[in-house]
Parts: sequence; C-alpha cells; structure tokens
Amino acid sequence: MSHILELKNLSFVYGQGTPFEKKAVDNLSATIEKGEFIGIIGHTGSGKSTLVQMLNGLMKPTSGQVLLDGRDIWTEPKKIREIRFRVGMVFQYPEYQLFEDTVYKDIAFGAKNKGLEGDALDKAVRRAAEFTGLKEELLDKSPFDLSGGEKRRAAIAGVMAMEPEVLILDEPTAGLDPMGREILLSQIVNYHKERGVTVLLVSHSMEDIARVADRIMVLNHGTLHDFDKTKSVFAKGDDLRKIGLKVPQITRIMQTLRERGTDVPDGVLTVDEALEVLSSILKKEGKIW
Ligand SMILES: Nc1ncnc2c1ncn2[C@@H]1O[C@H](COP(=O)(O)OP(=O)(O)OP(=O)(O)O)[C@@H](O)[C@H]1O
Repeated sequence: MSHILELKNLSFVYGQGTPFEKKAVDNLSATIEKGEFIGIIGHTGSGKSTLVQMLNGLMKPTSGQVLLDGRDIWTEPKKIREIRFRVGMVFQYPEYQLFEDTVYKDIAFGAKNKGLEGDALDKAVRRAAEFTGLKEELLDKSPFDLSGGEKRRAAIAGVMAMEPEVLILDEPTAGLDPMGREILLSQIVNYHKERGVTVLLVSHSMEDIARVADRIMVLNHGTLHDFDKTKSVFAKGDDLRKIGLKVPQITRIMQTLRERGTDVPDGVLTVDEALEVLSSILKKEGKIW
C-alpha cells in the first residue's frame, strides 16, 4: 500500500491574534493509505469539519502540512484548484449548493470545470447518478423539483462525477430517514468498492462508522485521540466514553454478554455479525436457530 495523504503536525486556529482565538485542530499527524475507508468521529466541536476542509485546500493550515501523493498541497498555491478536483468534498447539507436549471447540469458542473467534456463528461455524469441511485428520468428535471433525499444524491453525484482520488463526506446521511440513511451508506460503500478510491467519512453515527470504516480517526478537542482499526477503537469502550462517545449499541450488548461469561468474540460491530455469533452459540448448545 502507498500513502495517499500525510498530515504532518496540522494545526488550525480560528481568529488568530484576536480575543476570539480558537485552536480547532491541534498538532495532528496521521497517514492514510490509498483505497482506505476512514471514519472520522469526535464530539461536537472536536475539529472534524475543520480538519477535512484542510485536506482539500479549502482552509490553509495555520501550521503543518498536508501531503497528497507525497507533495505538499500548498507548494504551488496556484494549483490549489486542481487539488480540489483530486480531493472531492461533500459538505454537510450539500443540497443547498444546487443551483443549475437541470439535475444533469448540476451534476456535470464540477466535472466540466475540471476539464471533462463530450462523451467522457456524459459518462461521468451518468455513472455518478447511478452510484447514488438517481433515476435517469430525474436528470432533466429542475433540482428544485426533487425530494430532499434526491437533492442530497444529486449533490453527492456532482462530487463523484469529478472522479476524485479521495472522496470526503461530512455527515452525508444527516437529516435523512432511517431507510434513506441505510441506502445512501450502502451506495457510498459500493462506490468505494467499485472505484477503489480513498474515502473519508465524518459521522456522529457510530453504527454507520462501524459498518463501513477500515480505520477510525478519533478526535478530541482538536487532537488525534486515537487512530486505529475499527474493531480496536470500539473495543476501548471506556476510553471512548471518557471523551463523550459511545460504541455501537450492538457492540455494547455483545461486550456485556462476553463479560457475563458467554463465548462471544471481541469486536462484534454489526447486527449481521452478532446474529452469526449468536447462531453458532445456540447451535453448539443444541438449540434450534
Ligand atoms: N468560523 C469559525 N470561527 C470561529 N470558531 C470556529 C469556526 N468554525 C468552527 N469553530 C470552532 O472550532 C472548533 C471546531 O469546530 P468544527 O466545526 O471543526 O468541529 P466539528 O467536530 O466538525 O463539530 P460538529 O460535530 O458539531 O460538526 C469548535 O470549537 C468551533 O466552535
């Protein structure tokens, strides 16, 4: 594996030199490999959004460096626009940024700015729409005639159509109903599998992160509290609780069963995994499953 992103002693201070100075990210270092699916968690105000906005050049670090494929993204400030195509960012509530007169044009906007045209552009738009489950017949509609969930999909498709090497999503499922959340998350997982790109997902939902992330960055007051494999992070329940976070409910139930002497392996993260474990325990005991 090779590094796609290296964060070196990154710090960001809002309002530096004013009475309202606030250090939002504090001397954070980490390395992300190509193709990884990284979850980013932390209490409200821990610095997640500030951190990810530094990774695609939207915010310049107060100190420290972001290396993309080994090169400091600020080496040539004029090229920062290119960096934003390579590291695609889906903001919180991205649907507020739709503005074109058709969904197609909205999805195509970023990719066109990147320089895609003709067939390549058309393919990128249609593929992105497919990844997000937007039906073909919606492409000619006005984005303002779509439902909330469809608008969200169109906005995400617009970033996917730019074919970034790294896709960052800041709370992509916020405000969607449970079924909508589940479907969108599966589509992001599919996109990651099929395109092989690196994905960074910021979320308050431990359940979502447990289902999708290879590794998790845990932020606490702007510092990197932990950066480890998903199972390992959620095995440290007490440690997470101390900084205002919880393990997924299913992990907690399985940990309790284990503490009470049941033969449950550590690090169960999802309902499907839990069902498998319980099924094998019951079968061993000769009980019907
Ligand atoms: N524009 C700003 N000016 C001043 N302080 C800010 C600004 N934006 C964020 N902050 C502060 O910086 C810190 C980190 O904010 P940030 O939005 O990065 O956290 P977060 O982990 O993404 O929070 P949330 O989970 O609520 O989205 C917080 O203390 C916040 O109040």
